[in-house]
Amino acid sequence: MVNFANFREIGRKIVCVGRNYKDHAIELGNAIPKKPMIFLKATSSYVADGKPIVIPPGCENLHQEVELGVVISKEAKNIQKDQWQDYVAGYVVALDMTARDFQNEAKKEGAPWFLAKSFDTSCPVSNFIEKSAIADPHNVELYCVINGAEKQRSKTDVMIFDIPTLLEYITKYTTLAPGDLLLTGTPAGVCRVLPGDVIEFGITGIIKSNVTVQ
Ligand SMILES: CC(=O)CC(=O)C(=O)O
Ligand SMILES: [Mg+2]
Repeated sequence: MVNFANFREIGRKIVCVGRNYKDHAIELGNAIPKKPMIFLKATSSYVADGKPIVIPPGCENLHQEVELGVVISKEAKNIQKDQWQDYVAGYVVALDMTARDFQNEAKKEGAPWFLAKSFDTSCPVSNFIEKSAIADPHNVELYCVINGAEKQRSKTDVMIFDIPTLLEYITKYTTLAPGDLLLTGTPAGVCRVLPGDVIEFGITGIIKSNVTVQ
């Protein structure tokens, strides 16, 4: 019996979706995607419990991105949309920490986003949320508050690509494994974080978590 509360130790990859909220694509001047835009974070990005986010060397514009995460329950390849629920063990709320200056430089050069997205501590996550605690993951509210000031708040019903569509698309190309995490993209309100900031992130009425920036 797999204990999914330990998904960080079990999973092999963190698959992320970019530009999945129209308002966020617009705030960064990006086109609205016609198909899911996928990238990877290494599992070494997870922040250990009680530890801070460490700004990567040379980064001068680190952003937070609050996102709904889906923890995968079993090996998943070529999932059909109507079977998606069978592959969900539960959920988390996460921060897809992004070195925006590194990302902008990479975009200009047509280079990979790896260092912008996958530096150590770039993925703080909440505790595991049992699947039964979220009746419909497309009908929850994500939020992020920094030093008491609200920065992000959005319902997940405005995601461009819903979870069944994402799982069908991703598993055409790559096999997901138990404990893998799918991050479903961020809504508008990303901003620069600084040393000493306290970031609270959560799903209204379901879970909250916090992390500091060192
Ligand atoms: C522009 C981005 O960093 C894409 C991303 O991660 C997102 O959530 O959107
Ligand atoms: Mg993101």
